[in-house]
Amino acid sequence: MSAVSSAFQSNEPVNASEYDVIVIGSGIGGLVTATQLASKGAKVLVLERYLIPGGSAGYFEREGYRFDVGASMIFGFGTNGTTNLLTRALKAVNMSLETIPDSVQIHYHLPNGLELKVHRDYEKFLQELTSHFPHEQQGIRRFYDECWKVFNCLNAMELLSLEEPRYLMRVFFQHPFACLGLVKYLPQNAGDIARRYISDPQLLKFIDMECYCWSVVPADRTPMINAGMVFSDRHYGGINYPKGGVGQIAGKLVEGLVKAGSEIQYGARVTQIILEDGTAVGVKLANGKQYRAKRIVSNATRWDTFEKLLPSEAMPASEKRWQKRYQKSPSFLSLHLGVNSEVLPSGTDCHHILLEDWEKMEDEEGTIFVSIPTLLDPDLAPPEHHIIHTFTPSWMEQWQGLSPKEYQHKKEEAAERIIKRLEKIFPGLTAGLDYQEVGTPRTHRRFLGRDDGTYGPIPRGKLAGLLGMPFNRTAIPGLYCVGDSTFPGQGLNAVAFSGFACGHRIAVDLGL
Ligand SMILES: NC(=O)c1ccc[n+]([C@@H]2O[C@H](COP(=O)([O-])OP(=O)(O)OC[C@H]3O[C@@H](n4cnc5c(N)ncnc54)[C@H](O)[C@@H]3O)[C@@H](O)[C@H]2O)c1
Ligand SMILES: CC(C)=CCC/C(C)=C/C=C/C(C)=C/C=C/C(C)=C/C=C/C=C(C)/C=C/C=C(C)/C=C/C=C(\C)CCC=C(C)C
Repeated sequence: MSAVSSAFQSNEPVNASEYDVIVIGSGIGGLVTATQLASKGAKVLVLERYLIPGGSAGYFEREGYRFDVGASMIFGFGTNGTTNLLTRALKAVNMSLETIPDSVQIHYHLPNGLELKVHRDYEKFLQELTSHFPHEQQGIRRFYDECWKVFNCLNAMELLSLEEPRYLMRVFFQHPFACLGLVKYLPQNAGDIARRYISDPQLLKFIDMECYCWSVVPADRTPMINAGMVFSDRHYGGINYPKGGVGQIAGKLVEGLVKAGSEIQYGARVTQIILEDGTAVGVKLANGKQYRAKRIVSNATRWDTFEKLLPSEAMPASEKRWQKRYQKSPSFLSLHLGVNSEVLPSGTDCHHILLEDWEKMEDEEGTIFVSIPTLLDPDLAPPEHHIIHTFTPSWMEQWQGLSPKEYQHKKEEAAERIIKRLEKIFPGLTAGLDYQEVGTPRTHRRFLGRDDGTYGPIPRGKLAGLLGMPFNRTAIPGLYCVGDSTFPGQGLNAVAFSGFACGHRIAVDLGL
């Protein structure tokens, strides 16, 4: 056995496990897994390297502002159906959150003066889009209606682990047509379906942007199942912002976890997953402490899990194959701004997308995303002030090898470029600035522990929809993954699904 691999072996005697399950990381994926299991009576230990829970759905406070770290456009807080997974995850541990409905999902500011809003009201949205492309009236309706078909299949059934044959049999008998519908859509991408109905190149570019702004890839590489969820749920459950900020979601899940008798530790950075005879049996922390459990779950990205927490020889062939099909998406350059309220004209919407040239949609600093949560919850900023959180794709390579002074300077230059472009939507932004904090891919890597600060995995080329995304079990016995590097990918509601599925599979494996 090599020196590397022996470092990952435990020297401790084989004791009975202290915990049923250890979850590495308290992102929403990790917390939903933990709370699902705790609610079924499992004793769970969540180990979080940072000081608060939530990961990308965390927050930080500066000078009277409470900024969301990342996630801000929140799906999954609906009241009906089965796809309201955040509502359901909280309810499982007797928790709930007050949320504020957003009447517009996105206000787009696109090339050639294409200005339009995605209203919560489906018909109003279709009307507004059709007014820009009247010759595509039928195609527009047929494409978005097909998204509803996917959503209606999902929203009819209990959403649990697709790796659990008895559940699959049960949902198949309860909802045979919905299951067959999903089987049909699983290998498809949204772009193929859009092109079936739509031919106008500008409109197809708009559909690309509709996908890109949450999947970070154009429609041809965006799984149809995910497009069906996003393009329909925004009109069904809607986009709803948690009162008190996004950080409340993780806060409440932790409260429920602890009330259910399980534990979370902060400042607890896992450096190794301990293997015995090739099975994951525990973890080792940076402070040298070791914990053992019957099952180990990693909420870190697959790159972090298999390249940093395990010895390189333990990398399963299936992971190597997965890395050939998927790559890390770019990270983001994020500006957390505090502004005087005069900067925002009355009637300003909460979320905006700005792009001036279609050719630059996928480029570094191409598309600009804007979120103004204080329009929904004014208490997140001092009186007469607002938060503008704006971000744009950025790669780690741009930010490495710089002296502290160069790094600072580069951040300031980048912030100036973004703010100048935003002046188009918010004239007076520069003059109205009260606070500014700039995050780079390095910031995301440091605070979220995500390799290269990545937003998550994206297909290297065109793949068969969602079929290539791994479920929660891994090739290493005892080790599961959860979060955005598992089926169905990025997004809080998506990682909440992965948490439900992971919790379910482990509960069955443990006989709970
Ligand atoms: N809706 C939006 O507006 C929006 C915006 C940005 C991101 N998001 C999404 O939010 C989702 C976040 O979900 P997630 O659950 O996959 O992950 P996450 O990255 O949010 O959470 C992972 C957690 O694990 C912790 N961690 C990592 N390595 C560790 C280690 N070795 N030891 C201990 N702790 C460790 C991190 O500190 C972090 O808290 C992503 O899908 C992202 O795409 C959404
Ligand atoms: C039995 C038989 C035969 C069969 C079976 C079949 C089946 C059952 C199948 C199933 C399937 C399933 C369940 C699936 C599921 C799925 C899901 C849940 C999905 C989900 C998804 C979600 C998503 C994707 C979401 C996303 C979101 C996002 C990402 C967001 C983002 C946002 C952002 C970034 C922001 C931006 C903007 C501004 C700021 C402006």
